[in-house]
Amino acid sequence: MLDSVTDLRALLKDPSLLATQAYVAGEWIDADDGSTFEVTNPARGDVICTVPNLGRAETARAIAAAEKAQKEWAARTGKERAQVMRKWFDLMMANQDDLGAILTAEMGKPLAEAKGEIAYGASFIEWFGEEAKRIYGETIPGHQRDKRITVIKQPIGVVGSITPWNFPNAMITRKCGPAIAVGCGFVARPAAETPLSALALAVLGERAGLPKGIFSVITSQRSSDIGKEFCENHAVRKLTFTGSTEVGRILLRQAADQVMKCSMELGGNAPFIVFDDADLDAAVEGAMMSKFRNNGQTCVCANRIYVQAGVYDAFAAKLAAAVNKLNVGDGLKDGVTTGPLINMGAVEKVEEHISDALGKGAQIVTGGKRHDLGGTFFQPTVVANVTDEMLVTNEETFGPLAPLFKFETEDEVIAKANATIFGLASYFYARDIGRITRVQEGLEYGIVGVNTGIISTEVAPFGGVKQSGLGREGSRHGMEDYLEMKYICLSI
Ligand SMILES: NC(=O)C1=CN([C@@H]2O[C@H](COP(=O)(O)OP(=O)(O)OC[C@H]3O[C@@H](n4cnc5c(N)ncnc54)[C@H](OP(=O)(O)O)[C@@H]3O)[C@@H](O)[C@H]2O)C=CC1
Ligand SMILES: O=C(O)[C@H](O)CS(=O)(=O)O
Repeated sequence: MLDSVTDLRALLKDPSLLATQAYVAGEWIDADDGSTFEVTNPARGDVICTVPNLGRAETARAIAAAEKAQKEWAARTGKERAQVMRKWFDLMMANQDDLGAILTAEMGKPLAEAKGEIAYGASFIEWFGEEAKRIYGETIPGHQRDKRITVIKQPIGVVGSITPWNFPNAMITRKCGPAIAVGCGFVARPAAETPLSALALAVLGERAGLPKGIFSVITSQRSSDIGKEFCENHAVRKLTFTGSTEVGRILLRQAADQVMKCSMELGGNAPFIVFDDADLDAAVEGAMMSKFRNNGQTCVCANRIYVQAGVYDAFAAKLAAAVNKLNVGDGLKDGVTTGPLINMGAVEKVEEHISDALGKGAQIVTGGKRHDLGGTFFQPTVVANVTDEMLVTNEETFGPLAPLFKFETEDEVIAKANATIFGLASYFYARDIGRITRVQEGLEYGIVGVNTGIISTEVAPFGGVKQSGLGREGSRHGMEDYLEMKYICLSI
């Protein structure tokens, strides 16, 4: 077995960024019971390192420290908090290469994508640090001559955060950015597959001057226990979650006992629609970006590709040609565009969707099998003649499978695109302005990409409707989820 801790540390300019202890109340700790769990490299299948396997007691200490530290942190001016967050942003960008290497090692995405995620993740720290200075209230004309009405906004308090493995840096900063900017205390529990990126964030947050307790990282395989501590501990005022709709439901049920405020960024089932008046080359480029980014492991990946009959064959041929240029391999190797899937369960889900489709009449255009590299590597795949009866129509594949559906009319495809419990991202390519207007208004999604396959940015409100979530992350709207509004009625 490769000693990939040494390998990985040898890659880093600053090996101290590869932390292997949990970060609680400003201290680097082991689990109370001394237990640990392995962090593996999905490209190599070997163990990078072990980290502590914390439980509810350690989580409760992190929450108590956050509650204590939050009061002084909130009493600082927005500018003072902004200055610390700016240092955190600057340190993330100065260490982008190392943070990218750590992210690729634990999650698998190619290094270029990992470095891109670091810049994307850092942008939330930068953006919300700036917004810290703009937490405005309002005055309202009194309803009686002797009444003066003001509205102020105050930090909600202690925030519990649970995030997935597919964006192990940016999904945390998209939450801790606004929370810490407004003056909250933040306890992060990253996915067990990818704790190292979160720990590296803590190393840099400590260097930037975040007060002890404001940002803690709970490394643990006991995800259910940590979630229950967040939901049952009366000091926690807010739960923010990114992950599957299935787990989101569990957490919402648990949070209901305290009527806890929740932000939920859940599953997707994105339609990607190509009309016959589309720029086909642009549509292929957009489909490649939307479908194969992070090897299809994002909640906003195109999950169903609808192509109007008149351009179906041409689009399918062009897409297959582009897919065949993808370079599958270890993300730490130069030139690799497509890494491994996160685990064997992900491989089996892609295989299930492909075999189900083929069994119901679909055809392979390219790919369709596990990659010769073995492990969790999979051939980027295009399948044609996909119909509504197939699993991929209603389930998120979360892998490198591009299923092509044929449609005839605008009304038909909008109805099909909306026929799902999900409503996160959607995309379409067209050039007629009347069609663009009708379709962008007709799609029941929180996000619509028009003639683009990439919609992710810190300046826009990211989030879903229906069972894709509650609330928005990013943009000035992202602050509201971490603020409480207070109405003050003064009688003079
Ligand atoms: N809307 C969005 O922005 C995003 C949505 N997703 C969705 O998430 C799914 C893929 O990510 P995946 O990680 O598999 O999703 P999961 O929902 O399985 O896991 C997400 C996080 O929740 C934790 N978790 C799992 N069960 C519980 C529980 N009972 N209580 C508390 N925490 C729990 C996991 O921990 P552990 O795994 O360590 O047990 C992980 O940290 C897809 O459906 C995808 O669409 C993913 C990313 C972004
Ligand atoms: O986890 C995800 O899939 C992200 O939310 C997608 S994005 O914000 O990076 O586009």
